[in-house]
Amino acid sequence: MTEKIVYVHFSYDDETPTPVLEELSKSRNGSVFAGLNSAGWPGKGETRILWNDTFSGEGRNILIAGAGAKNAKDYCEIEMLNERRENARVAAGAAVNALKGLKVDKVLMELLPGCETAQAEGAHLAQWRYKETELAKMPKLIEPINGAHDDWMTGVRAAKAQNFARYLMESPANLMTPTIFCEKVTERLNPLGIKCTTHGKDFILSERMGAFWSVAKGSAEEPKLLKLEYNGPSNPSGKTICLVGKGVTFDAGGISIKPSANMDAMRADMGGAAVTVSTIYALAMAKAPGKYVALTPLAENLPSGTANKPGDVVTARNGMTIQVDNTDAEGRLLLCDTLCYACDTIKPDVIVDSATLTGAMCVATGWACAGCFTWSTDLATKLTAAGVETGDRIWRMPVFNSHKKKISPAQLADLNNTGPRWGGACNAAAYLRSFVPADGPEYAHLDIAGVMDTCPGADDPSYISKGMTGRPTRTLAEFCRAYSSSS
Ligand SMILES: N[C@@H](CS)C(=O)NCC(=O)O
Ligand SMILES: [Mg+2]
Ligand SMILES: [Zn+2]
Ligand SMILES: [Zn+2]
Repeated sequence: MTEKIVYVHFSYDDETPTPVLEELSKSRNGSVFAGLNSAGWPGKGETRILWNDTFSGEGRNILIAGAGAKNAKDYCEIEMLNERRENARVAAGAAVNALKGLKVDKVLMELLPGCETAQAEGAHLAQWRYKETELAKMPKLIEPINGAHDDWMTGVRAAKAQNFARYLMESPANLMTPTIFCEKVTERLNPLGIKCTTHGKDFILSERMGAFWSVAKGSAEEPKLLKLEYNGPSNPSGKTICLVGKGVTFDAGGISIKPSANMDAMRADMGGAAVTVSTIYALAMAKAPGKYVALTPLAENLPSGTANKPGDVVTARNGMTIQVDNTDAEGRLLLCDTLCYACDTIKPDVIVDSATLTGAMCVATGWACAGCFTWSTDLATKLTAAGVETGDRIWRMPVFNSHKKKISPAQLADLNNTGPRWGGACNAAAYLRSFVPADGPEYAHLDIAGVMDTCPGADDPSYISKGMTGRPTRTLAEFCRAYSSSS
């Protein structure tokens, strides 16, 4: 059985070919353009396939994907991203998706100069599917048309890391419990030399993580605290970066139970943990510089006889008391203890947490970007810049003292775990900020609730198929790489 190969090339909105496509068509007596002219040249993200384009007997399957404007910018001010590279992700992803179900063994893709990494990301993010039966319908292999390319492999690794996060998030909560999460992550990361340590209930209690435990005790599933340590081959910055990720493997809301509609999506309420471990995975695969510690508190948030009750008061590791008025604001209870633990025991220079924290963040920016809450303009600038590069954007949000006042002091305790609906994401960020000393590490909180899953009925972005996204893994990895590379 001969291998079914498809050659992927690109054209632009002005119906002009890339130089490689131009050469190809000339070498085939113009047959390609003849095909395109009759089919119509593809717009951005569209594709045209010329099956068995025959010339001098040698039939070739040729797919042409639209790469948007030929003069796309390296920085589009409106979209706040590298448009040329994002167009390349979209076009490469569209080419792969167009071949679903066509039993293609190999895709050989023309590389667009300066966009090789982006093309590999778009193609391999588009290729991934959670279900084996769906994955089997996708092209088996996607490679550069002229052989190996370093920047292409950079994109392949980045997509592989994000796809691992997608796998962790998409998995049903009964098959991705705190225990299983630790097992799967250790199995995948340990072979890369990443030190993986799993702590259980006894550790959580002995470390006085009373807020974390107050959530976890409502479930029969044992909570875990997973710690990852990765040291790159060098560390020009001399800094230690600690990444923290919210790992609620199922969030039913607890006694303050969520509405039943779409509650299944809360299997991905460990998206912060997934993105965090996948960022370490990406850095290790790339042998990136830097010194990193990652911490992911993992638990289920369920209603039960042992669950938090609205109004309960719990004590965090640093002695602060918290009135749990809303048991569905549980992520901040896991995170506050973990932030204290990081500051006390790791003493990092920088902490970045990722959490599917609030519905208010989803309302604020939708699926477009993650929200960054920080007092450090330098961190905000670097995180935003990373999003411009990867196309998975981050937008700075306010976390002012006025937000802190909305949740502190509480009637019965130092802090309330919830405040008014208005500014909910900012109030949550102000809560977390209270657990990182002002003179301590530079700290940024990323609320990724809005980018946890794909937008129903839309392809935004088009190279990620319906389901959990693993966003913003590539951005967090790019931030870490850039931060640690500069002295
Ligand atoms: N799991 C998060 C995002 S859905 C959550 O339950 N947040 C509580 C809230 O009030 O937004
Ligand atoms: Mg899960
Ligand atoms: Zn919740
Ligand atoms: Zn939650």
